[in-house]
Amino acid sequence: MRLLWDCLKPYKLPVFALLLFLIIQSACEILLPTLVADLINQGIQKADTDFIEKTGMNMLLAAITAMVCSLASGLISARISTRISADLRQQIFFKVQEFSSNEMDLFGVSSLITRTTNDITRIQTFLLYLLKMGILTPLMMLSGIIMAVFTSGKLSLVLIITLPVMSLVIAWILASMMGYYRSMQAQFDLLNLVLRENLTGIRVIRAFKQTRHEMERFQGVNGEYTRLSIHTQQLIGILMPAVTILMNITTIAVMFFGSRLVMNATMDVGSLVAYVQYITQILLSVMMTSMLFMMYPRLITSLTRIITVLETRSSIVDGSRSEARIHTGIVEFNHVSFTFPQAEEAVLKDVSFTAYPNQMTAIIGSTGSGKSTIAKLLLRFYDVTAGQILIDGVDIRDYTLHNLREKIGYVPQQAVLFSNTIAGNLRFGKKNASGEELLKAAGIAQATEFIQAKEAGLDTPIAQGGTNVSGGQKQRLAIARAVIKKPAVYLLDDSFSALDYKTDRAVRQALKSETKDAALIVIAQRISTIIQADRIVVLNEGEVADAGNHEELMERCGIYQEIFRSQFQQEGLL
Ligand SMILES: Nc1ncnc2c1ncn2[C@@H]1O[C@H](COP(=O)(O)OP(=O)(O)OP(=O)(O)O)[C@@H](O)[C@H]1O
Repeated sequence: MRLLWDCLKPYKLPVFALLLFLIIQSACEILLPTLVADLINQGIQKADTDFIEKTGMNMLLAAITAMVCSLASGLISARISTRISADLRQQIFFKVQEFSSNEMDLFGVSSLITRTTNDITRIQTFLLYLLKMGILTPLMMLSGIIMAVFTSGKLSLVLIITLPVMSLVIAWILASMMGYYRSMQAQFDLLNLVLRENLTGIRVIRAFKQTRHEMERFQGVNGEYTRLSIHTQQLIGILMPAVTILMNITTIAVMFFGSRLVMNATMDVGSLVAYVQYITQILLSVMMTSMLFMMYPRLITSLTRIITVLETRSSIVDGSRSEARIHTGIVEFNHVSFTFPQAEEAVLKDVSFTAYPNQMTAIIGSTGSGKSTIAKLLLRFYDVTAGQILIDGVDIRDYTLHNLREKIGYVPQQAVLFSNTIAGNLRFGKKNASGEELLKAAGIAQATEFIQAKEAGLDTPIAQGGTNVSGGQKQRLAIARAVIKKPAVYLLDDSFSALDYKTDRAVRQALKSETKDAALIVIAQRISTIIQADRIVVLNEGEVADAGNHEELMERCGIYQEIFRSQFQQEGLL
């Protein structure tokens, strides 16, 4: 609840105005039964038409004032709750930007999406209700009790029995709902995950004829979510009739005892009518408050999920060093070991190598040997478990993350493009790059031809997920995006895999002349891609098996020879 309180702090003035409107509204509404009593006792029973007219006008005035205040408070509460939910969405979004891959793995993309959308909407709905009913109903209840006791102390004894019984029933039902809500939210994450996987992987699912299996998987998750929802709905279903029955019993009891008091002439008819209205207001307030409590368990679940994200600190601590000048880009892995947070075994063990500027350093190894992990560590998506990585002799943990990543031109294993134009995607590398710079970078990545073949050229839109360009085109655009940065270190993670051999060679040659002042680190599966590298680091099960140029490795490294032979025999290359 502290989070909500903190969120409300910037809205002190609107909250104050809201409070004022609600106080006036509740005062007007509580005034109405008193006016009704006067109308009956002094107007109708004494046949005083002047009094009836005057009181009628007062009642109309009170009703209109209450309505205006209700409208104003509704407007203010809607604005505050909407703004707060936008603030929270922004906080979560900004927080996630700070997360390392470790925290991303921990929460999962689906859960982060649900938290930013579903959970925040739930908080918004609660706030909307809280700001209006949460303030109004206690005011109505309190003033109703005061007026009821003031009108008839004896009749109010009925409330001493009814109110605690009602509170107990509500508390019991809400306590039972809490557990269900928690499970429902976790199940909703799962539902989101299955849906996401299905929508993004629909082609693979169809190609492998797994549609039926996926349908069954979805039905399973959806069924469990439905089961939990039905349970909570059943509890909600019990709550309302229970409260209504208690309300009706109370009204009957008041009428029963009240009519006796009227018959004994210890109470007048007008007061009894007013009393019934007070009781109705009190019990309605209890019911409204119970609605608030009904939303409370879900709110707590959602708030906890939001707070967990906001309070999670990134395991990557930002450094303080920021170097403005272009660096030489000497990259040194110094006895680096790394174990993924949830894993038991180290993925990299005592890895040491140096990549120099104006040289191509290649990393090769079988699948799963830890090649991409080297890239992730250099970019500080994760931090090393032991040893250190240096750029220009400085531990990368000492640089600010911004400065470190600015130095590196990264081309990921799976090229990711954004829904923007080709130019917009390339400018991810350099915000204010000119058209000429874009075309030059595209030229190095051998992307000019296909860009120019498009009618809109650089302004061609890229669809969501880059679905309107081929795998090879995507890779070339990703390379151009890195080239345009003119980084001190080029880091290409299996970035030629979708290119044909001719394009692969042309990109490598163009890159060689472009990367004169920079270190070029190429992670590859194909020997043909890295055969001309100045230094090839051979990884085997997370360890450096050997390092040297192609000829040296062919002479002395069994693993390299094995890779060479397998590719040569299979593909008839080289
Ligand atoms: N987030 C993660 N959590 C736990 N283990 C992981 C994670 N990511 C990768 N691994 C494991 O780390 C090992 C090395 O993975 P890495 O991606 O570096 O291999 P790779 O050599 O690049 O493989 P490939 O050539 O197939 O891309 C693998 O065994 C993989 O299962």
